Amino acid sequence: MHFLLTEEEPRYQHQRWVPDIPGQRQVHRQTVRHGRKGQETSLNGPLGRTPVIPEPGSRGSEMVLRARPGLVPVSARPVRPVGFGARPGEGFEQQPDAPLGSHWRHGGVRSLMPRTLDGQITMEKTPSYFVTREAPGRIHGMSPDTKLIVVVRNPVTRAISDYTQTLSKTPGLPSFRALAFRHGLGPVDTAWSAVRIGLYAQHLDNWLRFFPLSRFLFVSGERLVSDPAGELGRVQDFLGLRRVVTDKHFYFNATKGFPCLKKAQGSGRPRCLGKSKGRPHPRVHAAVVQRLRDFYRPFNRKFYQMTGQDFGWD
Ligand SMILES: Nc1ncnc2c1ncn2[C@@H]1O[C@H](COP(=O)(O)OS(=O)(=O)O)[C@@H](OP(=O)(O)O)[C@H]1O
Repeated sequence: MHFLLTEEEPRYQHQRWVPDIPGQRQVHRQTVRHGRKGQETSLNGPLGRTPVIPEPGSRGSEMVLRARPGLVPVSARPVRPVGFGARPGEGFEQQPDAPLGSHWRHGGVRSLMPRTLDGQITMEKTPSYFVTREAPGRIHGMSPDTKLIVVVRNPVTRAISDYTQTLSKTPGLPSFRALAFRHGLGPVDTAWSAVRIGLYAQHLDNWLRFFPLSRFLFVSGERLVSDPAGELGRVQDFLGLRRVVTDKHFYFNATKGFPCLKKAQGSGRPRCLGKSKGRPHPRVHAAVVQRLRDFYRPFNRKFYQMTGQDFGWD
């Protein structure tokens, strides 16, 4: 699942910009939509609109968004804005009283956003925001106009994907089954983050205390793979962008088993996500999968009701 946050009319003051990368400015000029062509925002001037993505499962959407001119991923910067989701604990999820949290007290997180031209969109995606209790209030405090994009996939597949990622970094990790259940095949262990993150309805509840549903777009992680152009069409509409990215931009890479970009923005070369994205999952016993499916069903249904979308996981 991913999460993307967009600011429509930022009212930033006292900006502290990060430097441009060579060649970036030309890209910027091509991508200005609303502002005067080539006009750069001044220190106290308006900023481009700013989206952020939190999620569990975000690279897929990031790649797709990279195809779209006018979106400036924060990670494209040579200096990642410290404190804006650069590393766990540095963004909206950080405790205000933590040593690195001083930017919250001084209203500095907004000053850490990258330099953007008038009318441009800067995106930020940090998986943990969606599941962090404090994040909605803080993001709302920064800008109540923020647009939020959440990419969700079947929580069972998501949990196995999460486990696969941890396993790749932690040899000797206990089995998926041992982590997902207490006492053998006892109750599902909701304290395990791979399980807890998939309780989308609960996390969304927390966000709806601060943002109305109309500020959200929910993207299906499954359709992002089966029909990337279709899902990205919805994203472009949601952001008020002309539909520039279409199915002409993608091809299905049979070796990878996933869609890839025919031409990545900036390089003009085909681009797939890295090796760690879309890699095989370890085999998980069918009974374990079924137990988890049963566990998530009521939460999924609640999520479908809350969002008005049936993601077809059950
Ligand atoms: N086009 C394309 N190519 C490759 N992978 C794709 C694509 N679209 C979506 N996905 C799915 O994205 C999953 C990886 O996302 P992550 O959440 O792990 O990314 S992130 O590290 O949090 O940014 C990754 O999960 P795994 O299959 O478990 O690796 C993919 O299923």
